[in-house]
Amino acid sequence: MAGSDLLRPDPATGLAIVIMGVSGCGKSTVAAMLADALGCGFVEADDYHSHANKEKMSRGVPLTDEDRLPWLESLRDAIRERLGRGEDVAVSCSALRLKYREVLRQGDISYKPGSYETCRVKFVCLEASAEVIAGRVERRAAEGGHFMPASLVRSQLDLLEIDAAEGITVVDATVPAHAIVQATVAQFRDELASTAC
Ligand SMILES: Nc1ncnc2c1ncn2[C@@H]1O[C@H](COP(=O)(O)OP(=O)(O)OP(=O)(O)O)[C@@H](O)[C@H]1O
Ligand SMILES: O=C(O)[C@H](O)[C@@H](O)[C@H](O)[C@H](O)CO
Repeated sequence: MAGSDLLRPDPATGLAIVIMGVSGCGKSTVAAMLADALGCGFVEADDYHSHANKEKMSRGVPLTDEDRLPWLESLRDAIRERLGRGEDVAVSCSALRLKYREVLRQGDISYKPGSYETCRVKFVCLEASAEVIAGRVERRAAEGGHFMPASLVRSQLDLLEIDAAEGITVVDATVPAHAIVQATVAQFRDELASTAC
């Protein structure tokens, strides 16, 4: 093996890239485009919520940590399955708190708590002002296309926490989605199993 190859992580092991942030920041839009660009699977966290969780949110009641745990565990398992096959996967999930992300990081069976850099589950956080987010969620709710009411945006913003030690890339959510995808692919290119880009 050439010296430079020794420095590169094994690309055959796959990478999970979780596009995270509050409701309406653009996670689903960006993660779906990222999956397309990489030619890999897409896990949409909203599809993994129980009926009870969705019903609760649609009544304007924020989920509790207890409500979220089984949901996060099912997402962890979905990530684990794909990484276990050596595939990349793009995930759209709010992942607002460090302890939620720690559940998702366990999708990498080798993950040791706190070893963020070597973990095969990476996070990119989309960030925008409360006004931009509220505008997007209101517009979407008015069009009747989504269960998440604008009244829950405040609770989402209040819960969002990132520990600087995690090294999470925070991206301006108001730039065009394709540019966010391009920058994300460039950031993780050396660690991806995908050769599509
Ligand atoms: N980069 C962007 N620039 C402008 N508008 C965007 C961008 N990304 C997404 N949007 C728009 O913002 C709205 C919310 O996007 P999206 O549904 O992807 O967000 P989300 O974070 O997945 O929301 P939720 O978590 O509530 O499902 C949509 O109407 C979408 O078209
Ligand atoms: O943790 C949460 O409160 C939920 O995941 C929400 O963030 C919604 O799922 C999503 O944002 C709406 O689509």
